[in-house]
Parts: sequence; C-alpha cells; structure tokens
Amino acid sequence: MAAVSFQSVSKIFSTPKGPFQALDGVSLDIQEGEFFGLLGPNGAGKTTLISILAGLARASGGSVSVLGHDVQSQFAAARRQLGVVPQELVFDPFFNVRETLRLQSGYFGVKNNDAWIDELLDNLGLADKATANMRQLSGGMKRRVLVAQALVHKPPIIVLDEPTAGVDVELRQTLWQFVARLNREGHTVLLTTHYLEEAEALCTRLAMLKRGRVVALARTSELLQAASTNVLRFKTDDALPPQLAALARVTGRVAQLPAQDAQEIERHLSALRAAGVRVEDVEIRKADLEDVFLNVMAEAQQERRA
Ligand SMILES: Nc1ncnc2c1ncn2[C@@H]1O[C@H](COP(=O)(O)OP(=O)(O)OP(=O)(O)O)[C@@H](O)[C@H]1O
Repeated sequence: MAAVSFQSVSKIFSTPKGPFQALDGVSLDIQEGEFFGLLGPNGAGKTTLISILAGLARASGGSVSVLGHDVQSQFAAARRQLGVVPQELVFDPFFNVRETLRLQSGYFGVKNNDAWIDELLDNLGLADKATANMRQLSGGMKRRVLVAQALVHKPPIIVLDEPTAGVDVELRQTLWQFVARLNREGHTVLLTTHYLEEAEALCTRLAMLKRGRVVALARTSELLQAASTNVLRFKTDDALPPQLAALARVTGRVAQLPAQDAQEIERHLSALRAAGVRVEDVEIRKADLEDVFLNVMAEAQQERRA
C-alpha cells in the first residue's frame, strides 16, 4: 500500500479575477519508507498539495489517501498517520514549550507522552527551553517546536513544508540528522524545499511541479544521470554570442554552460574566443540537481509554448 497516494488531484481557487487552477491532475504515489522530495518554483502548487493532504484544503477533483485512508471521507484516520510541519509559525503564546507539546499529544489522544517529548526536545536542541514561554523563543527555536509538535504522536508519515526556509545552519543539521534517523527507523518523509542541495542529499525520489503539474518524477540518481554531466562556469562582463546565450544560465557576471564532455567544453571556449568574450575564473564542475531542475523547468516552458 502506498504511504501517500495522489490521484488526478486538481484545485481551482476562485479569485476576484476569476477561477485560478493551482493544481492540474497531479498523480503520484509515495511508498512506505521513502524519503520523497517535492520541488518546484514559487507558486508551483506545493503548499496547496500538502494542505489537501493534511485536510486543510479540499481538492476540486481527484482523491488523496494516506495509508489507504481517504483524506476527506476518513479525515481523522488519515490525519493521525501524518506529522505535518507547516511553513508558517503559529502558536499560542501563553504556553511554554513542554505544555505546547503536551497539548498537541492530547489532541491526538496520546497520554503519558513525556518520555517521547523529552527525546524530541533533546534531539531538536530544545532541552533547555522546555519551560520557556513560546513568545520568548527566537524564530528558529519556534520552528524547532513546530517540528517537535508535528512528531508528538510518532506519525508514520512526516511531512515537512520548507522546514529550513530562513533557519540557521545548526538547526538545519540538527533537523536533518533527526529526520534522517526517523526515516531509517521506517518513517516515510515527504519534503518540500527550495534548497536543491538538501533534496539531492536526502531524497531518494523526487517530483518536480510546475504550474500545478508534475513535470518530472524519478529517482534522484536517475535525474542526475540524465542531466548533462559537466558545467563550464566563468565570469565575464561581455555579452555571450547568441548560440551560447540560449544555453547559458547567467547570474550577474557568472555564466554557466552545460557540456557533455571535454570536446563540448572546448567548443564552448573556442566559440567564446571567436566572439571576443573575455572570461575569468574559469572552472568545470559536475552537474547538480539545480541544473536538472532548471533544465526541466525550461523544457516545461517550451512545451507550453509549443
Ligand atoms: N487561497 C488561495 N486563493 C487563490 N489563489 C491561491 C490561494 N492559495 C494559493 N493560491 C495560488 O495557487 C498557486 C500555488 O500556490 P502554492 O502556495 O501552493 O505554491 P508553492 O509551490 O507552495 O509556492 P512557494 O514555493 O512560494 O511556497 C499560486 O499561484 C498561489 O497564488
């Protein structure tokens, strides 16, 4: 049985400007024990999909199930299987950290949960904050409590919606170590992130969303293999000749060109020389998930135009 199954999920929001389709026939299955990544640019529909999974929004079409429980008709059973770490920080400011976690345990009907709460506090670097009031915590600390809160009932499926947006390196490492451990112990993890490095390091399989559609779905290793193997990176103040400009990813003075092999790198360099482009700090690196992501997004764009 799939841990999470999305079947032809669509979502249409009504807006003052008329209906807006945020999800358009999303189908994908996440298997038990997977560490699954959901990627996509801003507005792709990631949070909408997760809100439907968590029962916070209703799909306009299609169905979603969690370990066989339909998220609409069997809401409570489905919700109990999920630990959802939301993007936004919302708390009751009058409780301290331990009270917040006890309250959440109560919500899921879990009694005498202090041993697990202590383990969560330890693993998330919150042990010395147990009696601190929520409003006294820094943003990063609050985010740790959100993670602990999502895990109080030991859910088999952990859903993290951009959990590391704007958090420091230390929390990122603590969080990933802990989530990776839970995954090794059998928990399924669904992660959305803008940090492609994290997705590359953690996720065994990925879906890429664009404008509410799945534009790629594959094992992370397959996506990386399918990408061009090398990238020629350099700095320049000059304009690239058109045939290279069409291929290049340019950020300020930095240009990056995909290349399959050494011959293609030489062809790029001689085309640059012939066009009189002066280059500095030339380096060759292996393609990474960001290259794959940008290629897939560019292809999806071309298909839309075609
Ligand atoms: N309640 C709503 N009413 C109208 N449109 C909405 C609503 N919620 C989301 N949208 C639109 O649906 C699209 C998808 O939004 P969503 O938040 O799911 O994207 P996302 O992939 O999570 O983006 P980000 O990476 O920025 O978090 C966006 O264009 C957004 O403006």
